[in-house]
Amino acid sequence: MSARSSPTPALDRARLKKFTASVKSHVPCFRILLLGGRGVGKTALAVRFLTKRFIGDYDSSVERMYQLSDSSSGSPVEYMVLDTIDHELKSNVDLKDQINWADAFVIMYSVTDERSFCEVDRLKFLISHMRKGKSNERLFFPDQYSSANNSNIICYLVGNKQDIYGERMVTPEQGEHRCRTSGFTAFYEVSVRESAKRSREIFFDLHADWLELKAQLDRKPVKLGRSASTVSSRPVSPGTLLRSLTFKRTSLQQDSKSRSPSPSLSQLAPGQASPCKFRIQVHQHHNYTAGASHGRRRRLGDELWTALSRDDGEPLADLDDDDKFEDAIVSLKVPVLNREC
Ligand SMILES: Nc1nc2c(ncn2[C@@H]2O[C@H](COP(=O)(O)OP(=O)(O)OP(=O)(O)O)[C@@H](O)[C@H]2O)c(=O)[nH]1
Repeated sequence: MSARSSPTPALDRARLKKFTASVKSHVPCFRILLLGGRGVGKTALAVRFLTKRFIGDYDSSVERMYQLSDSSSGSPVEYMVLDTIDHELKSNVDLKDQINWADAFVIMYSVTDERSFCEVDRLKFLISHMRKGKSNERLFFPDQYSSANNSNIICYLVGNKQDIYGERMVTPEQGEHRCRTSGFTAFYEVSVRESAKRSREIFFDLHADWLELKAQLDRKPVKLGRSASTVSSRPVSPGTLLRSLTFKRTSLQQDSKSRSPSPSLSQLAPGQASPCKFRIQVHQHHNYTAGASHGRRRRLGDELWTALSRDDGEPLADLDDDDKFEDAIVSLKVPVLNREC
């Protein structure tokens, strides 16, 4: 892994192009734009990602491009993280160029600063607005990756300063709610000061989400993760995902060696109720789990949970153990009621 950072007073279109051109052409480049109110911890997050360290005091008068070469996911990628200054201090043209430059976005707020939380919606709106239908204005990326709608924008909402207990003004529930209602891709609450791992996970997850989106748009197979094999890149809805899972019928008394052959979901008759427990395994080769971090596996769990709920909201599955999502293989025990589940 190699890292470097370059300060510059204003990263306008020309400078962005120069930076992008400086990356070796054979290394895929992943461009992230960090946005958020003043003092929320943008620089701290970028520095954490780059150096794993938390310094404490950062120069907020310059925009800085952070670059990190990483191969931990199996193939090399050059992360370019643009840490912006307060967007009210710069021209709309510069902001628009930066938004069009980026592949993915992180909008930050501080849980101790309600104003920064209010700012989040405005920034999200700006991104959606400036990217919408403007494919020919993308600076460095082919048109098909332009954002015709929110689902084509990878944008994380990140609440920071979780460690400051006494001064909290925004709850995690408010953050989650904002994530859902404002069309963010994911929500994280972190303390950049306390956890390098959680802070860095944001960037790796962002990249994995970006690869997934790119693969969906390309309709080409994509290789993901250290141990991943080539996977289908078609958009995977929770329902499709569920149907593609391998069901392993397990009796709780049986040990793993004496398990009966795995029936697929389609082998069950419609409406057939089964009192058996089924263990669903989402194998490593599935793009949802390949190299996935805790945050992504949790989201997979949420999606599965939704898919496993009936229309009337009654769950079909009992989540066996929430901690299972820590594992590389996600496991749920499900009583299969019919093939529609
Ligand atoms: N307690 C605590 N302080 C933090 C955390 N992250 C950042 N800070 C502090 O918050 C202050 C602002 O952090 P910066 O990283 O400069 O924030 P910024 O968003 O880049 O600020 P501007 O560039 O001015 O917009 C610094 O004093 C950091 O030490 C955190 O997780 N917990």
